[in-house]
This record gives sequence, structure tokens and C-alpha cells, in this order.
Amino acid sequence: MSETGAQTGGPLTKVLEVDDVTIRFGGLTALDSVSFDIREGEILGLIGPNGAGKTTCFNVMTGVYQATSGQVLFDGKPLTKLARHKITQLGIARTFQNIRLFRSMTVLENVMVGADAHSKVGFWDALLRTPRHRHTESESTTRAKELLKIVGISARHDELAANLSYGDQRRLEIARAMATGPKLLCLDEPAAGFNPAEKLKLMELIRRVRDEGYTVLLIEHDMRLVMGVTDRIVVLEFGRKIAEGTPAEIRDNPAVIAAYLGVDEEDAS
Ligand SMILES: Nc1ncnc2c1ncn2[C@@H]1O[C@H](COP(=O)(O)OP(=O)(O)OP(=O)(O)O)[C@@H](O)[C@H]1O
Repeated sequence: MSETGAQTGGPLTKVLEVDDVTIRFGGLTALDSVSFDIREGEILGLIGPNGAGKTTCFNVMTGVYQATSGQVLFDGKPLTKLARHKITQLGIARTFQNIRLFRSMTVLENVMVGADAHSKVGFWDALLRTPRHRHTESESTTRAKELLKIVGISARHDELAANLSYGDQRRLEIARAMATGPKLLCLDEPAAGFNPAEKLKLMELIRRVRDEGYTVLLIEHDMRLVMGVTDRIVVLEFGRKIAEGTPAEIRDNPAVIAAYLGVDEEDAS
């Protein structure tokens, strides 16, 4: 396990802060005064029953939605609603519930696209193939190959993305997101459609990604996976934060048990 501030008691750097965020859609309050933060080097899980507000929260944390009130601070600065490429440039990368890859490009090319989103080389450098562009290109090829190794699919780098198995496509999505060099990597239900053996491998992979120095936000339905891989968990129910803590604390929290069992808090304790 990597040594994060959270685990060593050292100074905590907040990568992202959700500060008293409320989001309303017409008459419906999807998020109600929610506050929590994500600390550098940790894996934070965001969980809750269906309709709890996880996706809405994810969307406000990745600049897709603007809070009705309250704010999200990324790297200490307010995050406003931004175009997707701007969010990537800021340092937030995400994967999607429904895999979004360039299916007719190779595995390596898909990761290189991620690296290009991060690249400082301009249009003219690329068009004229300047030494600066060539240098950057070879650096990003090397880095893309390293990332494919980390996610465990380097042997398939020349294959078309469409030819990968479902599990390997998910791995490729993670590598592509990592290639943008994010300060925060957001995984939206990465285990969707996985069998138990694949879920175990995914847990290993998420830990490996964190140990590489990435900060990870994980939204996931599979409780065992969330409990097994996260450093801290935030629980939402009906748009409110009902608990926050380590997996062990969350497992024993009566409000969380009640939310998942759908019974009164008193009955669950
Ligand atoms: N764009 C929208 N317009 C109107 N209502 C919305 C919108 N997005 C979400 N909602 C509503 O906000 C509430 C929270 O939804 P959200 O999708 O964030 O929950 P969730 O925890 O991600 O649920 P699930 O686990 O089922 O995906 C729900 O009642 C949903 O119907």
C-alpha cells in the first residue's frame, strides 16, 4: 500500500473538495448540501443505493453539471462547468460506464490519444513534424507502452481496440485515462459486466494504479469490490451524505446498513 497522507497521518493535500453542494433538477433535489474531499494518493469510493445521487455527484465533480449552490474546488480553485477537453487539461480524467474507445484504432493508438490530450506540442509542431513534435511523440509512445504494461495488456498493443475482450477494453480505457496525466482519475462503475474472477483482477489493477501515484475516485455498485479496494468511502442516500469513513467504519455504520437493507435505522442497529 502506498504511503498517503491519509495513511501516515502526514499533511493531507486535498485534490478535490465538494463544498456544501446542492443540485436541483426542477423540484427534485438530487444532491442536498453534500461536502467531502478527495485526498492526494487515496482511493475514495462513492456509494449509495439506486437514485442516491452518485452519478449527479460524479457529474458535478467532473465539470459536467454546475452546482445549484455550493462549489467544487479542484486543486484549490473553483471548478465551473467546462467542455470535456478543458476538464482533461485541468487534470481530471474519467472512464465511462459504457466503454468509449476508438474501436478502429489500435490499442496503442487509443492510449496515445489520451497522451495527446495532455501534450503541450502545438498544431504547427505536429503538422510540420518539428523535432519537438518527434521527441514528444517518441516519449508518448514509450509512456503509452508503460501504461499498457501497468494495466496488463501490453502484449496486445498492435491489436484493434474492437478486437479486445470486454475486460481488456475496460483496462484500455483506464490506461487511456491515465495517459492524460491526471491529478484525479475517476472510474465510473469499472466492474460493470465483470464476473467474480475479473472483479478480483480489477481490484488488483485499481490498487496498482493508486500505487503508481494516482488519486482515484471510484463509483461502483459491487460492495465487495468497494470494501476491498478503497481507502475511504462516502455514502449517499436520497441526495444526502449519510456516512464517511474507512471501509471497516462504513461496514458497521447503522445508517449505511439501514440504507442498503431499506429498513429503519433503529431496526438495523
Ligand atoms: N438530468 C437530470 N434531470 C432530472 N433528474 C435527474 C437528472 N439526473 C439525475 N436525476 C435524478 O436525480 C436523482 C439522483 O440520480 P443519480 O443518477 O445521481 O443517482 P445514482 O445514485 O447515480 O443512481 P443509480 O445507482 O441508479 O445510477 C434521481 O432521482 C434521478 O432521477
